[in-house]
Amino acid sequence: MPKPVVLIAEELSPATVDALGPDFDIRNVDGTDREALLAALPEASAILIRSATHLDAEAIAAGTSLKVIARAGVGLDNVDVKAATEAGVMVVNAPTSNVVSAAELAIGHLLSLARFIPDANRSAKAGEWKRSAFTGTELFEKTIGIIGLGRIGTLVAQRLAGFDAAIIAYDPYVTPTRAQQLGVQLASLDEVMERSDFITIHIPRTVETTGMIGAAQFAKARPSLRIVNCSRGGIIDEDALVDAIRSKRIAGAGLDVFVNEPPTGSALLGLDNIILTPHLGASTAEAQEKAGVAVARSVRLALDGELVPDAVNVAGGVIDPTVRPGIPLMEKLGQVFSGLADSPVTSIDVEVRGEIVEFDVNVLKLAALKGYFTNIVSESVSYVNAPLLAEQRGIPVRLVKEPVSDEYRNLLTIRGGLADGMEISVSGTLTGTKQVEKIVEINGYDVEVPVADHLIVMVYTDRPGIVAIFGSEFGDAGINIAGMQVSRKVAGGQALSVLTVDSPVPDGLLDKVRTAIDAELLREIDITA
Ligand SMILES: NC(=O)c1ccc[n+]([C@@H]2O[C@H](COP(=O)([O-])OP(=O)(O)OC[C@H]3O[C@@H](n4cnc5c(N)ncnc54)[C@H](O)[C@@H]3O)[C@@H](O)[C@H]2O)c1
Ligand SMILES: O=C(O)CC[C@@H](O)C(=O)O
Repeated sequence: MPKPVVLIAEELSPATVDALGPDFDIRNVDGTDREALLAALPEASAILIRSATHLDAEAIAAGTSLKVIARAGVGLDNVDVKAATEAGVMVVNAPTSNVVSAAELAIGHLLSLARFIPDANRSAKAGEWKRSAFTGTELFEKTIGIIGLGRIGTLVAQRLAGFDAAIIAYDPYVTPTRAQQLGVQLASLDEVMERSDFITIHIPRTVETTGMIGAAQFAKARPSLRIVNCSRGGIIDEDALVDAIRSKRIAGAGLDVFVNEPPTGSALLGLDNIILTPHLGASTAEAQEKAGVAVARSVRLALDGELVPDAVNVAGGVIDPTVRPGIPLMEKLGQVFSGLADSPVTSIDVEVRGEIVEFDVNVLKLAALKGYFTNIVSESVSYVNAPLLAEQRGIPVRLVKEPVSDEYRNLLTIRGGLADGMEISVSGTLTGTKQVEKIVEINGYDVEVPVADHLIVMVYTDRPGIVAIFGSEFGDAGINIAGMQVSRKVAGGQALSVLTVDSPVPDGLLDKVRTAIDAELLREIDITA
C-alpha cells in the first residue's frame, strides 16, 4: 500500500515532520507557486500551510484525494472553508499555538514606538549619535487601549500590567467582570480612541471590523496616540492612517499586517513615525514548533478518520471529558445498527440520555454516523464526510437529548426506520469505574453484553432446546462462544439471543443455524476498529 501523501506547502518547523512520523510520503511544494501547487494537489491526502498558500475552491477541487487542510497557525483567511466542507475536506488550525508570540510582538511594537528603537538603531549604525532626536515617552501611568480582549488581547493586558499603565479595552463581547479580573476597564470604541496614548488591536477581520479605525476615529484621537495592529490588515483604514500620520493627527503606528501582503507600493512604506514588520506575529521558534506539532497531530487523527479537536468545519470542537468516552462506544453502536438493518435505513435518531446532555454532545451524532457508514461505503468515513454521506442518501438524522435516564446514568441509543416499515434500535452504556462498553438493548429487547469484535444476533420463537441446537452448530464449526444473553418480552413469544464469539463465522454456517432454529432474524456483526 503506498503511503498517503502529505504536502508541506510552506516553511514549517522541523518538529512538524518529526511529529508526522514515518507513515506518510511527505512532499514539499512552494504553495505560492500556483502551477506547482495545483500539480501537486491531486495526489495529496493532506496539505499543511501557513498564511501564504491560497486554498480557494479551485485548489480544493484540484485536491481530489484531499482529506485534510491543516493551517499551522490561527487565521483561515487564505482557505475557502465552505468549499472544503462541501468537498468533505476537514480544515484544522492551531488556534493557540502563536498567541504568546503575537502578544509579545504587539508589546515590542508599543515599546519600539515609544522609544524610536528602529530609527535609533538605524541612525547609530550609520555612525550618528543623535540622542535628543530620539527622546521617547514612558508607558508608565499612560492610558493604553486594547481593542479585542480575546486570547491575545488578554495576554497583552496581563503583560502590560507590569508597566503600571491604565488599561482600558473595547470588546462588546466581554463581560465587565471578566475585564475587571484582568485589571482592565471596559470602554466604548470612541472612549478608547479619545483617552488612549497607545492602542493595540487584537480582533478578527470581519465585515464589522474592516475599516473600523478610519478617519472618524482618528479625528477623536490624542496627538500623542501611537497605534499598533498585529491582528489583521484592513481593520485600520490604511489611507486614513497615512493621512493621520502625515498631518500629525496621531504620533505614530506599528503594523505587522496589511490589506495587501506584502504592501508593495503602499504609501505606508514611505512614512516616518511608522514601524512595519512583515507579518511576524507567529514567527518565533516556539510558535512554529507548537503550530507544526499541533497540526501534524491533527493530520494523523484526520487521516485515521478520528475526531480532531482542532477541526474548524466539524461540529464537536473541544469535547468535554465527560462526553469523550462515549465517542468510541457510539461508533461501535453505529456499526451494530448497520449490521441489524436488513433493508435500507430511511431515518436515524441518535438519542442521548442522562447527565451527559449537560455538555455539547453533537459529536456523538457524528460518531454514530461514522460507525453506521464504516462498513457500508467503500470510501473512508470521517467525522467530516459522515453527515454528507447521510445527506446524499436522503437520510434525515436527528439528535435527541433527554436529561433523564431511568436505568443507566447515561444511555446512548441509535434508532432508525427502515424502508420495509420496520424500526431497529441499539443502545449502549459505559459501566463501572473501568467504563466498560456494554450493549444494553437491541430492537426493544433488554440485554447486557460487553461490546465485542464479533457478535451474532438472533431472533426466533422461544421454545425449549434452541440454545442447545445453535450451541452445537457453532461448536461443530469450531466457533467458540465467549458470552451469551437471551432476552424475551413474554414466555413463548419471540426471543432474542446475542452471542459474542471469538472469531468470524465461516460462510454457510449462519444459513445452517437459521434453518436449524427457524430464525426470524440472524445477523453476524463484525466490529472493525
Ligand atoms: N500577526 C500575527 O501573526 C497574528 C498571530 C496570531 C493571531 N493573529 C490575529 O490576531 C487577532 C486576535 O486573535 P485572538 O486569538 O486573540 O482571537 P480571539 O478570537 O481569541 O479574540 C478576538 C476578540 O475580538 C473580539 N471582537 C470580535 N469582534 C469585535 C468587534 N467588532 N469589536 C471589538 N472586539 C471584537 C472578540 O470578542 C474576542 O474577544 C486575530 O485577527 C488573529 O487572526 C495575528
Ligand atoms: O505566520 C503565519 O503563518 C501567520 C500567523 C498568524 O497571522 C495566524 O493567523 O496564525
